[in-house]
Amino acid sequence: MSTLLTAKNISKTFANLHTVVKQTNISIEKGKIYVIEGKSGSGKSTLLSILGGMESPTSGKVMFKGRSLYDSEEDNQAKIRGNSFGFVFQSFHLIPELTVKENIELPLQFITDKSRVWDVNDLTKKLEIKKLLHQKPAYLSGGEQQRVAIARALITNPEIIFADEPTGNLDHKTTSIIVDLLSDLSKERQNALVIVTHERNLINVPHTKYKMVDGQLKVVPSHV
Ligand SMILES: Nc1ncnc2c1ncn2[C@@H]1O[C@H](COP(=O)(O)OP(=O)(O)OP(=O)(O)O)[C@@H](O)[C@H]1O
Repeated sequence: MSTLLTAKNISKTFANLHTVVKQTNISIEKGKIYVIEGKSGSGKSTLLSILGGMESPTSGKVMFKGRSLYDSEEDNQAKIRGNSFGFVFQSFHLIPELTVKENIELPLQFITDKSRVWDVNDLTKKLEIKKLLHQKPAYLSGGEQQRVAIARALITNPEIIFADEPTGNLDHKTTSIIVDLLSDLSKERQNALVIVTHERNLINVPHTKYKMVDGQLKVVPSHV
């Protein structure tokens, strides 16, 4: 067992004094899958942003491989994000002016260790989007755009992939294809995967399940 990231007693209170994440603890282990379910507004995205180095907590600590994520220089934080984290969002966040290949390869400019990266041809073959490499995102279906976003998140072979409602804009069938691809590919490279979703029973492979209830994270016993 190898712990990558630990959050200890993290809370987040916004300027309007609304406490959205309350005294939360979670550990992310190499190669494991975590699903955080919860109603809209329960604080899931805020928690994911804190774990992913994008939003500092009001109190508590986030440690990545023994180093504090938020006490380090902004530069180091960006380096950790670029080298070790990958992100998938509900609305894909692809750049319309760039081709599929250029979108996928964007994160490569932010990494210092290029020895671990996926080969773009190999990765896009696995995701069945290789024939789309020279297209612009606007010509792709929602499911295809999300495969491109997954390729962009995986290309650096990050140690942790954070996915915020990755299937929120997709139909039921496409959702299960996308979730299977995400979990199969992370398993292949032993990446940890943290998925936030409002959908119940999103995933059929072994995982640790949490439920976010009004800013508090509760473990849900899972038999999958
Ligand atoms: N920057 C901010 N300033 C003030 N309040 C915020 C800010 N960001 C989020 N919130 C509030 O925090 C609460 C939790 O938001 P969050 O997006 O984390 O929930 P969520 O569970 O991910 O919801 P959804 O599933 O709808 O995305 C909401 O009430 C939201 O309005």
